[in-house]
Amino acid sequence: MTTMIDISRPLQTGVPTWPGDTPFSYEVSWTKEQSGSVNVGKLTMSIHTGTHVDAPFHFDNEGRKVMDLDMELYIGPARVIDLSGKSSIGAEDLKAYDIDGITRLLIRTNSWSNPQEFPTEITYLRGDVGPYLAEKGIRLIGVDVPSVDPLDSKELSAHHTLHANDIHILEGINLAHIAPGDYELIALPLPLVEADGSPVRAILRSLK
Ligand SMILES: Nc1ccccc1C(=O)C[C@H](N)C(=O)O
Ligand SMILES: [Zn+2]
Ligand SMILES: [Zn+2]
Repeated sequence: MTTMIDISRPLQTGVPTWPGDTPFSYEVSWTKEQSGSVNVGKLTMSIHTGTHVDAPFHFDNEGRKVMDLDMELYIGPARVIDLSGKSSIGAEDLKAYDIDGITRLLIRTNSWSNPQEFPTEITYLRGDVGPYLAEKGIRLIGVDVPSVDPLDSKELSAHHTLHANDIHILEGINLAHIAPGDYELIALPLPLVEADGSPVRAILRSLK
């Protein structure tokens, strides 16, 4: 039997959001009493809240929208590696890990220590990761922080180098309870035709 492990961050009132961005809100906008039959919910949120994927349109006006992304990359074998305790991660840091023959790589940085608050500093990826990961055949990268770049970055070098190397970005996964190793990842974006990204329900399944 395969075990399913949730690596999504719960979406609820007060969930940390990017400073200045739209706060998360869920409300029943039409109650069962009002409609006579059902409770109907209304959701307001920034797409970059909790566990989500970025579409290239997020940082490139000409980039693809979420509907145009390669859906098969969000389902399949993935390797979790632990790189806790680093302020940033570049090709040099990744050389210590066996990531050959892997399409999906999830990096545990453990640098978002209080999930109740938006972090002030995170482990970020350096600009040389794009070509290095592409050379290894990686097509999707997942991180346990709100961004692959430093929080105050305007150039977004990691986003751009990943995109330039055709590597899809999954952000804000929760890997605190995950042991490094191989799993099956499922983290499907919603079919949002115009969007710059999408929240996802991300899970890992053990391969045994
Ligand atoms: N929501 C924001 C508001 C302002 C400035 C950046 C963001 C981001 O979301 C950037 C981050 N790299 C992200 O993809 O989640
Ligand atoms: Zn994002
Ligand atoms: Zn991002």
